[in-house]
Amino acid sequence: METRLRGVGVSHGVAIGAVRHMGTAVLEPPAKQIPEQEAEREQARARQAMDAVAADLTARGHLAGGEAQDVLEAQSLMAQDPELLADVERRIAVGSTAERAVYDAFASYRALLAGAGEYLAGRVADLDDVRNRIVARLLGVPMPGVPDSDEPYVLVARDLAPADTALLDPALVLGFITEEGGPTSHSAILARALGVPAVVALPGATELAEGTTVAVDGSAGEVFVSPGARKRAELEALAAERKAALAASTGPGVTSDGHRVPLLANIGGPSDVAAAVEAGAEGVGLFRTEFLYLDDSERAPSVEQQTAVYRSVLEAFPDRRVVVRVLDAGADKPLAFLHPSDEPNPALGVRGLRALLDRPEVLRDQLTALASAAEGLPVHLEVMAPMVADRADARAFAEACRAAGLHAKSGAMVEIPAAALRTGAILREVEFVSLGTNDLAQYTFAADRQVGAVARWQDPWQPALLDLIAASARAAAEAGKTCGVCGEAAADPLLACVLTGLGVTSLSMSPTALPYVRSTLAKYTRAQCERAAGAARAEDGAEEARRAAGAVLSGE
Ligand SMILES: C=C(OP(=O)(O)O)C(=O)O
Ligand SMILES: [Mg+2]
Repeated sequence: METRLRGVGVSHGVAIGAVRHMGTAVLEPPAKQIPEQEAEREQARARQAMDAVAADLTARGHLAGGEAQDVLEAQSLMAQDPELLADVERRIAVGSTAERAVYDAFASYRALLAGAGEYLAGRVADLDDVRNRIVARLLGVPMPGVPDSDEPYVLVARDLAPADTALLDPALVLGFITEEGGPTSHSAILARALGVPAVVALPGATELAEGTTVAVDGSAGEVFVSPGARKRAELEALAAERKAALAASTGPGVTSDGHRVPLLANIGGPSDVAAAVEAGAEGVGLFRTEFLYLDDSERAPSVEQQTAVYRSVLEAFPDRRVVVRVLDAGADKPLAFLHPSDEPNPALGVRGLRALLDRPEVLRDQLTALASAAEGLPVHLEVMAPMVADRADARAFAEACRAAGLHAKSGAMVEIPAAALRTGAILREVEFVSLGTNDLAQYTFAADRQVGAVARWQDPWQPALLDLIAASARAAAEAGKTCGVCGEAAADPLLACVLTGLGVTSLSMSPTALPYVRSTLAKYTRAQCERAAGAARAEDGAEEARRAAGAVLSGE
């Protein structure tokens, strides 16, 4: 019987195929005592296994290349971590077997990581994968991982580890379904990079029977189990229609009546540039620079290092707009050198611009690097600050930009409700605003981005969020300045139309979402987008708002 399951769609498209489960995690090795004289041999076994897994991960990285290689190399470093190895050896010295010592040592490191904010918590799946590989090796059982299959399949997993996703063959993997994970998980990022449909956070996903046919709608976040002939035909037609529309979708973002809405890319570094250019991004709407700083949490990269990285991105977009966000450390992206002390509630603490204003030399170095990176290039560089709360914040940032001799527009992210309500005041100090709807939702609904139990309020269709976006866009229009959206909301094609109707002037998203947004926007007039926005705001819930906007646009 056909059943419909609902999760979170994180990569567009439709995939229909048989379920194949990811090789599951290794069983917990029994807690056995070994005699003292065996300790040395066990320690050597553990070291060998850790080295072999590290070498294997590095080799997989070379094979995969690109963004996946960075992730796999980071995992390889985990397998060689001297502190972890010392802990493993200590445990063996007091009677543990090698596999049990690895299991326990990783468990205590895991607990540390899981409690350390979203960015590090996101690395827990990577760490678990490294542990599983080492334990499997020690036990002499097959490595957990991607199923062997010659037939295309829909991959189902609790969460996907980068070591496996990096090697997935897009010709065989029709789509992903995971039980855990969110829009920022590796599963989501890699599914988008591979261009396969994916639904994450699907309750009960791991209980789907092996071989069952499922239809994954990565745009709607739905999975149909044993879809009937009618549903299959409907989804296949939808997929074909989307594919044709996408193939025909090139050029700039524009409504059917010619209202321009530049479509820009969100990038995390130079390795994302190629995908952005290929997808026809009209520039970059959000360059998240914190990835540069996460390699070494003890110190900031030098001005020269930063300059080289920024320049390589700026060079790729001649005569285009590139909006660089200065370091957004804290909360989900903790950095030891900026956050020496613990905060009870880091999302409400010294995060983003607040941390930079406390350490002006870090901000100055970044702005100096940006100024020299842009020198002599024909690019339209714009620089914005994360977590601007009020006019004083905006002024401090604009002054720092001027002091660094930066010839670029300065801007503020609007991701705190206060900033959305008082965008007019902020725009007296800076030249543009960009709405970060991920954090704006978090702070509007007092709903932590990292907590699955409050995911309902992270839905960007929430009318209260739309109200704040409307207020901010209106203030920007009155000031004659631009107001883009660079949060995940912009990647939802229907919502992109609503945002346009609310007066947003550009949309920035992960490159793979660009063709979907471009082709949807091209179907409707600006007036239709405005009516859809009005209909959505007239509702009191996210689902109702989505439905109301959809009804207006489909002419129901
Ligand atoms: C774009 C945003 O920033 P980040 O997701 O990096 O916090 C946002 O908050 O919407
Ligand atoms: Mg943010």
